[in-house]
Amino acid sequence: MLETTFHDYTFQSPLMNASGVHCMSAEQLDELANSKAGTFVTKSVTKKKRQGNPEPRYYETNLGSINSMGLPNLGFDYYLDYLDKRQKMTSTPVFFSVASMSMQDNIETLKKLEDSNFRGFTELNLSCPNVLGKPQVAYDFDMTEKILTEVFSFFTKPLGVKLPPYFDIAHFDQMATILNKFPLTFVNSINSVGNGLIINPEKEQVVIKPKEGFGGIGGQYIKPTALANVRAFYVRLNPSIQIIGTGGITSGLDAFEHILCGASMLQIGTQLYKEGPKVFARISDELTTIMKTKGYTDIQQFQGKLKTLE
Ligand SMILES: CC(C)(C)CCc1c(C(=O)O)[nH]c(=O)[nH]c1=O
Repeated sequence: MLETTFHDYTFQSPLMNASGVHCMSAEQLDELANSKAGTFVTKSVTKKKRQGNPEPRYYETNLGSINSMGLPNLGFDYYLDYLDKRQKMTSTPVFFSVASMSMQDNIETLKKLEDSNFRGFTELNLSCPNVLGKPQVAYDFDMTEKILTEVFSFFTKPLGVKLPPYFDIAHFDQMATILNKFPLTFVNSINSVGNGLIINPEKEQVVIKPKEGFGGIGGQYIKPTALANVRAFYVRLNPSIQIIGTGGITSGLDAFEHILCGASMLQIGTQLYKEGPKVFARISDELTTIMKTKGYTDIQQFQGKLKTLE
């Protein structure tokens, strides 16, 4: 019912976590593996372990969340060891997220991953900071093309990119033109909506410590932006590049909408943070019920089939 084919593998469910949520430690990753999620992605890893930003660095409201974590993670080797052990036990491919505070570090990490016996999917987080004063890599089209050219000069394993939201049709066009030049396995759209601000009006104060309270927004706040980005890339990219839909998925209905826009896999962040891994069973059941009500027996029957008003 919920099977979804992604590259050369068929997952039993399209649902998985969004990088950064419930995926820092082996214990958390084990909980994801033992949940109803189809697979999981690690927290974006950097060469060495990082503490991340001072707390509070995550805050949630009933409509979503704000975060400025600062890439806390246990370092590349920790996750590679963990996945090495897992690969000996199960054949379900998982996702290894790579980010860094510099693109050079990313290249080094990807070279180590290429030379390792990791057999899953690699998600390159392009929301990384660029040189100071310039926008993040994914908002710098020349830098994006330069990085992907270098990556694909040596990386042969299945790789996709995690993108921030775009808000201009010309940017969808420019980014899709660049992405279509590369043998990408997938594009994951979207990362949190950058540099939002949530305020506590009683205290007349921001709610997170880093960046004077500015942070990435997730949850219900961002679903319309997420759906637009999933749709925009689905209609523009080569069909060989599949779309992972991320952003604002709190229910089976939200999941259905992302698939209608063209998503093959679905990542859940804020709602997983709020509800824990049981969220995957709930959303799977809700999505299954919706499909049955509409007479669908599998996802491919409605995937990408969003209608416009003629
Ligand atoms: C924002 C970066 C720290 C450069 C990357 C890691 C990241 C973070 C984070 O670790 O703060 N939070 C997000 O919502 N998305 C991200 O991609």
